[in-house]
Amino acid sequence: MTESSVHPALWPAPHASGAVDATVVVPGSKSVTNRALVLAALAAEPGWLRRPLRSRDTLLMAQALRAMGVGIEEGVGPDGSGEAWRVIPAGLHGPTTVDVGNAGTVMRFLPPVAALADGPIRFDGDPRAYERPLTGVIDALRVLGARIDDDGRGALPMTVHGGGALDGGPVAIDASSSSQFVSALLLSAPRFNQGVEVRHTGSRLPSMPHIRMTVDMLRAVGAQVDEPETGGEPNVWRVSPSALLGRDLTVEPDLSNAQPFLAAALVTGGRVTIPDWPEYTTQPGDMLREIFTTMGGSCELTEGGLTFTGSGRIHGIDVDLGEVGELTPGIAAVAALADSPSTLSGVAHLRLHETDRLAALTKEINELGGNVTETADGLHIEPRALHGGTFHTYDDHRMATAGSIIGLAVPGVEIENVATTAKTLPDFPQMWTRMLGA
Ligand SMILES: O=C(O)C1=C[C@@H](OP(=O)(O)O)[C@@H](O)[C@H](O)C1
Ligand SMILES: C=C(OP(=O)(O)O)C(=O)O
Repeated sequence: MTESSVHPALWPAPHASGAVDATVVVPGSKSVTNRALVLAALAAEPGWLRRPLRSRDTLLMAQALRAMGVGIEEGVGPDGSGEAWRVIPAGLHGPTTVDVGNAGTVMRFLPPVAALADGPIRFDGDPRAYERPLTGVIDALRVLGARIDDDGRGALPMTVHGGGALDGGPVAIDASSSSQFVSALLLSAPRFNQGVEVRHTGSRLPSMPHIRMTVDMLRAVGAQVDEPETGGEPNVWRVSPSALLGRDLTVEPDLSNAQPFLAAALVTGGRVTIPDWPEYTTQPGDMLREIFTTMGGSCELTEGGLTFTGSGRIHGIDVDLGEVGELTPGIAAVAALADSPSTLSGVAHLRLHETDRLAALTKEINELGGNVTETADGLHIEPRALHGGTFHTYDDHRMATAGSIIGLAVPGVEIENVATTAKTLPDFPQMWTRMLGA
């Protein structure tokens, strides 16, 4: 969690003068957009992606696929409504370089795609991307027939020497540090000569809803997937080789990006509606309905969306967040304002996310007067009266939104580098201010 040597501007996090009452339209899901781009690029025919998220992570994904030869054009969607990308698959070519930024989805989902390309694809990214785990993907691809040059650490930077095709077949990986290893291998597998059989051998597997999302989206484009949750062997996923369909997909709102706005209702005892909240979804953010209700609110899902209403009280929570790790910073922020202690567990792997999120949350909340302690796999939070100060974000979008949640209740909180929210929600500061002025 290195602090940036330059200190980008401090953003005074708005303090809420009363209960918020707002409707907030949240842009598309990062996880859905980046999976849909990969699947559309590997399809046998063009497809449409409506209401895609346009943020650093998804624009990097689109740019990388374009660099390998895929057509991604701006359009208005087949029925004339809404912004859309038309994705036109093509032969995948190197040589080229992929900038992954600090996007887990780009650094993990694209090496298997690059193995199918014809020519070398170099992968590079932000300094933090060099530290994030990638061995599960690199080692697996080598077993499946790919040639990869890295510096021996099993991390970025590296070059995948695409041979135009990949054998595929059975492979064992330890995905306890990231579910994205499993998703990465499954997403490209229909295009491997023998498909794939991925066997997870580690003790824990985080973020299962994101693996479910991968499986659902593969099936939606015609892939055949056997997996543990529909009667398959535990910890084993099989994808058969097949052509993929080009589809017309509308991307759901990003429910993890809805989190700070729902938290605002909880923290201020107000009410926030998120339109287009899906009735069924694999997004982990859907768990917020339960988690934030336990912490003191109530919610109603109607045709108009999800309305979350705070009760004016915030309660602590004891919860395993292993399935929904990316919600941890926002939950920790709310927990720091609660009327009782919280224990958040099951998230040791967050130490290897955009920053070491457990260390960063502990340090930043404590510097505002809080009492957070790191445990082996999470955080213990004893609420204290907090005071203003600088909230450092360590180039982590979810640190910036977590600090903003605290700022609603604590005057004088300043967020360092709020622009880091551009990773998944470039418009965050404006949306936040609008919500408070509504
Ligand atoms: O596949 C995905 O889209 C994601 C999976 C999760 O990664 P980890 O399993 O590495 O936590 C999640 O935290 C990340 O924000 C998005
Ligand atoms: C962990 C996250 O992102 P990434 O896709 O880079 O892993 C996140 O968005 O919280």
